[in-house]
Amino acid sequence: MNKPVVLVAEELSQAGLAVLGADFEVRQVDGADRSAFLPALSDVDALIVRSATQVDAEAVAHAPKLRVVARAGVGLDNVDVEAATKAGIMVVNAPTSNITSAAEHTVALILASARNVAQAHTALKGGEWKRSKYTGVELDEKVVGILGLGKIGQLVAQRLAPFGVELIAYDPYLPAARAAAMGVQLLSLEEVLAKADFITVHLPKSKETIGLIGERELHQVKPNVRLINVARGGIIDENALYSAIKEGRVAGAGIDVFPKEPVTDSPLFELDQVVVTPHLGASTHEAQEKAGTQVARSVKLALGGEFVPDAVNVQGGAVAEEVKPGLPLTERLGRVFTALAGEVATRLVVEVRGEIASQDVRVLELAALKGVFTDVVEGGVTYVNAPLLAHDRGTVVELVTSPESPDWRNVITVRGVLADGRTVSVSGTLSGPRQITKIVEVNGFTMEIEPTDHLAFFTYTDRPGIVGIVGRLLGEQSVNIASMQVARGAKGGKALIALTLDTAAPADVVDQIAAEIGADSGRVVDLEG
Ligand SMILES: NC(=O)C1=CN([C@@H]2O[C@H](COP(=O)(O)OP(=O)(O)OC[C@H]3O[C@@H](n4cnc5c(N)ncnc54)[C@H](O)[C@@H]3O)[C@@H](O)[C@H]2O)C=CC1
Ligand SMILES: O=C(O)C(=O)COP(=O)(O)O
Repeated sequence: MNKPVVLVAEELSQAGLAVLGADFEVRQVDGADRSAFLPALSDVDALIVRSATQVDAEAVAHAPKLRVVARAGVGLDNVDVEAATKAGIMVVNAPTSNITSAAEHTVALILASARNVAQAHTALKGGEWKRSKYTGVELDEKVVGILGLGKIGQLVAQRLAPFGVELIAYDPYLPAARAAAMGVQLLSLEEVLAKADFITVHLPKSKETIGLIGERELHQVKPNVRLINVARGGIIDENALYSAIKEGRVAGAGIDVFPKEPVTDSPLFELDQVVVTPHLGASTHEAQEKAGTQVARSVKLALGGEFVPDAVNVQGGAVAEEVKPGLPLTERLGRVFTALAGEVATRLVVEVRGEIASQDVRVLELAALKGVFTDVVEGGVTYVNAPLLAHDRGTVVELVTSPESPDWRNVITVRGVLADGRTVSVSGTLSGPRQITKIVEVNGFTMEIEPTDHLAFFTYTDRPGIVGIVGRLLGEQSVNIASMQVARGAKGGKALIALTLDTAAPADVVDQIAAEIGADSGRVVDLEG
């Protein structure tokens, strides 16, 4: 069997490659070279990138087999998560891998800016011993304003506190009490601009944050402020920063990131007050090792069909060991449901009853949806795009859990209401130490059958002779019955025959059986593939 292909589009640590091991075919390409990158996507299962590869809608369209995009780092502004989600592709990042490195680099740029380290270094190596020209400022008793008090912003705050600074921050999404517990006062953006001697940016790049610090804001700052950006280029408007420094409104800046990268000719490079690094925030051995190994593990999980805790476009969190065996069962129940319903339900309820209901079972809702849509839509259905498909088709989905399960230790039911008001349901369980899967209910009839690839169900009015007719007609077509069960409410009432078959029953035989036994409904379920 061919090994899954992992395309590594940027430098990945040896440790990361080692985690991938021999189970994958690892290919390398330069993700920044579009003419090489796009064709290289044609048959890959996984893609690993850093910040230099644009994984946009065009890239997604070039990758028909792609199942996971892994970002060996934090920022996802170079990945079109929406386009990936629509295509059923999981997106993962390594959210804590490089935050310490980014925070340390921020401190390095703050100090470098305060003490003119880079400028003095260049001058001295150029043969100039100048001391008064490079007189700097202390951090002690200064006000540091942090824009975005998330993971990196908080690490920066912790690291700066011992310098004797006052810490203030702008982050409308963080409760003020959380900030206060870290010794940081949350303020409005205007207040931070007016008060801070150093402003450091730790925001994600988004529609709201692009240009957040522009011409207007740079007129509201305290004289001699220094600005640091180790987040993303474009959050501080470069041209506005250039003018502000030129006009003496801003004393200096430490910049690691640029609107377009790589770059070698920014206007900021002309200014002696600006210290720059080429996006080095995450470039430490430690961060790269963590980023590489974390995404490699996520890729392995994703390609193994397992749940991935770092997935950013899949609902729910980590999957408990007790819940994992329920995933293939629930997916299969979803497929059986669709075969029984013959259409997409308007309302779908996934019921999880019994011991596992005490766990976080949201992933079972995803598994049910994946199954429900597998035989309905062209192209792959995954945990990623299944909720989107339900939403697009107007199916309202609900997850119901209960610790009570009278007959089985655990029961999972997929129940749906169809457009004409009919209800269809199918329930399954995992039983015994070997976790054998069984279908235990269909449309209210109880049974115990294996959820094999070929099933057939007939609902009719209970009377003698029916089993014989079904057996004869299938036999005439050489369809072997593996098992058969009859379930009924009351004698002479509604009954259901459930069959497991060795091969698929042709549609005309099913119609013939339904006609001869006067069935209310006859349904075959073929789940091969
Ligand atoms: N230079 C480098 O090498 C690196 C840069 N980064 C950049 O740093 C960014 C931040 O990383 P983390 O701290 O891990 O992210 P995070 O998600 O933990 O923190 C971001 C914070 O920004 C806040 N925020 C989001 N939108 C906002 C808005 N419109 N206005 C105000 N606050 C807003 C959030 O509430 C959150 O607290 C990443 O998105 C990435 O772009 C990350 C790692 C390395
Ligand atoms: O993780 C991030 O967001 C970074 O900015 C680091 O980018 P990189 O992996 O060094 O290209």
